[in-house]
Amino acid sequence: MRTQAPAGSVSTTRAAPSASVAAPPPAADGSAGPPADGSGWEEVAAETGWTPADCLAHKLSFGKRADAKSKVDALVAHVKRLRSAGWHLHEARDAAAADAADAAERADAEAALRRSDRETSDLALREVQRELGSLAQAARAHETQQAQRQAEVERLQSELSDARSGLREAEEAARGAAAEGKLLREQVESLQGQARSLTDMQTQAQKYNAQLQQYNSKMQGELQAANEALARSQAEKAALTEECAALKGRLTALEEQLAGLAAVGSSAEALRASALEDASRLRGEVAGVAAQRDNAVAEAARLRGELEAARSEVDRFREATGKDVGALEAEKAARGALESRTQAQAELNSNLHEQVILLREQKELSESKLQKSAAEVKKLNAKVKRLEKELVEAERKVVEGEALRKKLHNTIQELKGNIRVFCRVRPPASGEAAEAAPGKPVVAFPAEGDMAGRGLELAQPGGRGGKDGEAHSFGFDKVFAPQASQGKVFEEISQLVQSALDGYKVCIFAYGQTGSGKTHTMMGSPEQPGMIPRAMDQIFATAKELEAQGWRYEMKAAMLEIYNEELRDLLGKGLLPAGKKHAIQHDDKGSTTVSYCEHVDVSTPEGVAALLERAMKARSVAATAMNEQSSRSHMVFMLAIEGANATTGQKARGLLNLIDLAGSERLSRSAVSGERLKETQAINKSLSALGDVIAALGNKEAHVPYRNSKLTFLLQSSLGGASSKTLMFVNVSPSAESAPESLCSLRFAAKVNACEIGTAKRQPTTARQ
Ligand SMILES: Nc1ncnc2c1ncn2[C@@H]1O[C@H](COP(=O)(O)OP(=O)(O)OP(=O)(O)O)[C@@H](O)[C@H]1O
Repeated sequence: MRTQAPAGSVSTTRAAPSASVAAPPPAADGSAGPPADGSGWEEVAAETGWTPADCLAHKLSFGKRADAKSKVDALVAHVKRLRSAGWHLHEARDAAAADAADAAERADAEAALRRSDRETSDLALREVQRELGSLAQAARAHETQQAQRQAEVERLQSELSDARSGLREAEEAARGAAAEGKLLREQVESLQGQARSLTDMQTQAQKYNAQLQQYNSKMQGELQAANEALARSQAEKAALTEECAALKGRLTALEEQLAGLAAVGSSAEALRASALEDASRLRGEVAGVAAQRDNAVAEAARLRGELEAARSEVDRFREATGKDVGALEAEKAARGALESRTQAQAELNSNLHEQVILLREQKELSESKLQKSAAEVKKLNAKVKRLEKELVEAERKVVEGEALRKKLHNTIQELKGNIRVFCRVRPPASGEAAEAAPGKPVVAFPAEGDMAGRGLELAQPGGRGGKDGEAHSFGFDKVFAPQASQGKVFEEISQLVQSALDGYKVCIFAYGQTGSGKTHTMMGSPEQPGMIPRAMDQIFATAKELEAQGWRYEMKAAMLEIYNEELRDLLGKGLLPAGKKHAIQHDDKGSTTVSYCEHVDVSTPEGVAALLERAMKARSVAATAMNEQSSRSHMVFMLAIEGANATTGQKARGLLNLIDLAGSERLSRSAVSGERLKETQAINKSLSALGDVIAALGNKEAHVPYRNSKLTFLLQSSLGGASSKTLMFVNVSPSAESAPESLCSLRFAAKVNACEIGTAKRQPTTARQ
């Protein structure tokens, strides 16, 4: 079936058998049936090569010399031919009538069948809606559950990170304590070494001291004995010297007495004899005294010798010790100093001992702290392990939840159908008339009932080809009234956008006449961003969220414009060689490439925004009679998404195509000529081809005419493929002036909406083999 381009309403009329076609006149022989002489039309046609029309148009003419018979013969032959033609037409009419009756019957039967199909599909639809409701409920419950799980994961993660930082702190404290302990141990060891060497030194000093004291006391004893012996010898010497002097005085006195006596004479002889006796006695006494004196001298000499010996002993001792008394004093002083040093050393020792004890205590404290920290670390390690286990479990649950979410999400999407049509009506521009008749808006929306939010009524203003205020009703998957914000509209397509991350090929088109709001819907403005920037924000945000579950995405963007059936790369930096054109190629795996087309790696919404800005600048904008800013080309934004999950080994390859189609106005309205005429024809051809492709897919035709336009050929793998999903926005202007165009747009969209293209199936691949 070929679908016509939207060019007004298409009415099909079934030809009823005409009752006014009369039977041919009776034959010359009066019979009412066809000629019995075998001159049926086939023979006449074989003979003359005429059609019945030729026969009816044939005029008889006779030559001037023709006789009556030949005229009669010619007349009879003509009448026969006319009769044959008459019967032939009669039979043809009967056959046509019979065919028409059959067709009517078949149509009735088909209508009955369709009615019953419709009822069945209504039932199925209700069932699906019920199922959808319960799935949506399940999805909501699941989303709540998942949010709880996510919160739990976040709580666990924060607990884990707390525990980790606690662990890190404890480890650091433990490391600090261990280092401190080590330092203290080293200090203790060095102090203990010092203490040991000091103790050794002290012991040696004490020993030496004791030896010195011993030697000192011995020397002092010896010195005292020598001093006493010396004093005794000196006293004896003094006594002897005194006795000697007394004896000398007596001797002198005696010698004086003797001399006196000698002088006194003979008588004195006796006296002399007695004196001699006395003298010899005295001499004996003197000899005794001399002997005594000699003894005393000998004794003195002996004592002197002893003294000398004692002195030499002292000298020897001095030599032996190198010390004299002064030295001994010095030694004593040194000993005192040594003692005080020993004392100080002992004090230092005891201080050190105290320090050692303190350090030991500190060491014990550090060790107990270390032990406590180790126990704490052990506990924290156990907690970390438990939390890690819980985290792994929670992450597993999240991954499972995500898989379930995807399944539910895509089931819902599949149930909703893989081609959907949303209608969006823009607000009237200032000064724009939006009433079909007084008090009757051109576009009205049913506020309640089945069609609320899904239906729209378009009223044609009078004098524009329709009856005054004649209304046409349409129903779509969703209808957005003028007040619907960009955010509200995006809410409805966000799940479809999400599918691209899940590995689907998604196409979102904006269709409508020039100025109906396509670019506003797709691109929007910085204040009111449209579907493309919002889709990018969502894709990047979701890709980031999915990183936690092991997904890593790579995205490449391309932007193309199709103008007059020629491709232009809006991001191209002059890659296209002169004289060459961009060529579209599809491979067996469903990948599409465009030669010399730039694909830019994107990783942030800001990066995409910069690309969009670059592309918009490059986009061809040509003025038409209707809108000076009217874009006369299709703009195709393509985002190729490749995702891989290192945890589960899954891979997903999605493609998001966002297309701002060129305006769909009719030739008569845009009043164009020349270059503009060519543009309009190209636009209409490609839009018509898009409708044809969707219709062929909907009718499951063996041949889908993708090649009829660059647009459909470019999007071939994303339209109607096993893993594709399509959404079409039909943008409508509310103006009275645009009402006929709006009707065309809505009829085209209604036709698209009637198509159901299979069931999209994602084709995730498993990478691990
Ligand atoms: N939903 C809306 N809300 C507010 N303003 C809108 C809306 N839709 C469209 N407009 C405004 O209407 C005007 C025409 O819209 P837009 O340029 O998007 O139309 P278009 O269909 O893309 O036209 P063209 O085919 O010429 O590109 C613009 O000024 C736009 O800002």
